[in-house]
Amino acid sequence: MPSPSPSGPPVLPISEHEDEIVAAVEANPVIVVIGETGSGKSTQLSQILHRRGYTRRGAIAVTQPRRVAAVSVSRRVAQELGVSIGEEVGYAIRFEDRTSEKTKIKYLTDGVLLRESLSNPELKQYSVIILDEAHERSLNTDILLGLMKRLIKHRASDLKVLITSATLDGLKVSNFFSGCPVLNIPGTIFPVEKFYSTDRPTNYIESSLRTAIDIHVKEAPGDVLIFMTGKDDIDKMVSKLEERIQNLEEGSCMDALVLPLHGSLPPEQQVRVFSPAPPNCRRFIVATNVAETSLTVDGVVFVVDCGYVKQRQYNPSTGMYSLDVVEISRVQADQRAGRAGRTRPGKCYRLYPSSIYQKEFLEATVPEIQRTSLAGSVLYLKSLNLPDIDILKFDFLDPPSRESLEDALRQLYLIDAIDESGQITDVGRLMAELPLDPSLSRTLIEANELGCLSQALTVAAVLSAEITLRQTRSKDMEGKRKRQELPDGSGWGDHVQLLQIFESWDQADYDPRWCSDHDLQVRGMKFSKDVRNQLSQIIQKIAKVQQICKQGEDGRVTLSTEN
Ligand SMILES: Nc1ncnc2c1ncn2[C@@H]1O[C@H](COP(=O)(O)OP(=O)(O)OP(=O)(O)O)[C@@H](O)[C@H]1O
Repeated sequence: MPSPSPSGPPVLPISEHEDEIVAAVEANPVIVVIGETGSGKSTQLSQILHRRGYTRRGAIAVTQPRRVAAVSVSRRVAQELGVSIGEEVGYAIRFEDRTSEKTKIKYLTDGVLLRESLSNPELKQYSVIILDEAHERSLNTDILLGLMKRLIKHRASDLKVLITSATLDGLKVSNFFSGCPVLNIPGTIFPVEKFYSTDRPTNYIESSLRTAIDIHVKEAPGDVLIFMTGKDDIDKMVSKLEERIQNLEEGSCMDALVLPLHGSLPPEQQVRVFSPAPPNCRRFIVATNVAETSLTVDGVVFVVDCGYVKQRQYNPSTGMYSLDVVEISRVQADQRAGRAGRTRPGKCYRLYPSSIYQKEFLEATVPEIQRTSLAGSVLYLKSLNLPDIDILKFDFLDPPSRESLEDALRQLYLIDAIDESGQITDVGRLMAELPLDPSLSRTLIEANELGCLSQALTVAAVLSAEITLRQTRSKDMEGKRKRQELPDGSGWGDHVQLLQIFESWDQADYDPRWCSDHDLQVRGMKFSKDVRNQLSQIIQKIAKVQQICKQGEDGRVTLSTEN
């Protein structure tokens, strides 16, 4: 239980060990900090080091594997310090930078930090780098671990690296960093009671639905966080849950609000879940694993965990991805439970028997590096120009298979990013600067050659904004009818259809009403437009630097790769 504080919120376990943490940081270039979920790692470590003067020589970077976590944790820290976001505390995620010259504590996705190291390989702007949620073993965090190992050799005297997690194998990371200290911070904040099903349900959506309704009918006030595997499940769950709540006897329960939370919602819609619930209303937040780590949604008392996750798996021998629904690991189950019990005691309903949790779930999630295409990462490492880097021998915490590294090299060769000897080409360098998947970057370069860069930018923006143009849940039949009349790609497939729809919106002067009239999500469309503008600016910036930009009379940018 948290210790009482004279006034205000409880003192978190991390804060109670402030002196011990600072002493370890002072004496070592790298430390691993393991503390329970909710103990204060994400929000307090940066503040402690800021208070103790570590921001005099540079800022503190705290990486998060997920965008929504970078945004929400930075907002919380800004609030605790009484500053506005973008001042002393800020965040940077792909396509959005809310930092300024004044920023001392910067939350950023691990991908953004990798990108920053392209222009500043020594990351001199930072005096402390905290790799948070390292247990997620995202590809980018794994690469950062390898880079940090190199960096501390060059910056042993002026850089501190902290690797934090609730559930990471601390010893393994410590061994990777030549036996650096591991601080185990004891103490949880509020207890979370766990309930298991007697059997594995045949239909986990139906079973989650029943559990949610049971909570609503029988339990005291408190929001419910329901984990589903992906957007389709979430959409189904949201509409069924709304329907069943409506069918409950009037006056038998408090009001309810059902909110989706997944990666393809625009950021501003994702953070809606952090606004307080209306009075006398229970919120049901139906989420994918984006809500699994780092997030504190104030008000969440109950967690419903279906025990599954949708996972992308790359097969290097076919060059194809499959998206499979698989069982979560014990680490993931514990993270999910850890979303309750953060601001008061909580309950977690696990829709699987405890024997399955103990005996069938893997202990930890398979690192992303072992199940994804490595083309983007290999291109990134090549573009760093580190003299002694042999990609096949790069120091990874868990090395990927030789097959996937060779596959990445082959992919990069096919798109001219590297030459026969494995050296990065000029085109490859250009591609590495774009915050896109290598194949999309290559598409833009090729489109430029073919004189259709503007159109390709639109398609790249809609794809990388990860916005789907699927039907909304609106009941507006006229909108649905109008939507049927939108261009259908003229037989050229989804990408051309995306482009045609976007161009129709352009002709309507980007009027938001045009989107709602056509049953398209206004926020998603607007976000794609912002992303398009940003990509266009990045291209202009790169092109200017390389003096290869040609601006047409219509003001549209074209890029030439010829010097
Ligand atoms: N937005 C918020 N609203 C209310 N309380 C919050 C908020 N964010 C954090 N807290 C409080 O601060 C505590 C510490 O949160 P923090 O994210 O730092 O923990 P953590 O150790 O990083 O957890 P995890 O391992 O789950 O990421 C929470 O348990 C909660 O009590």
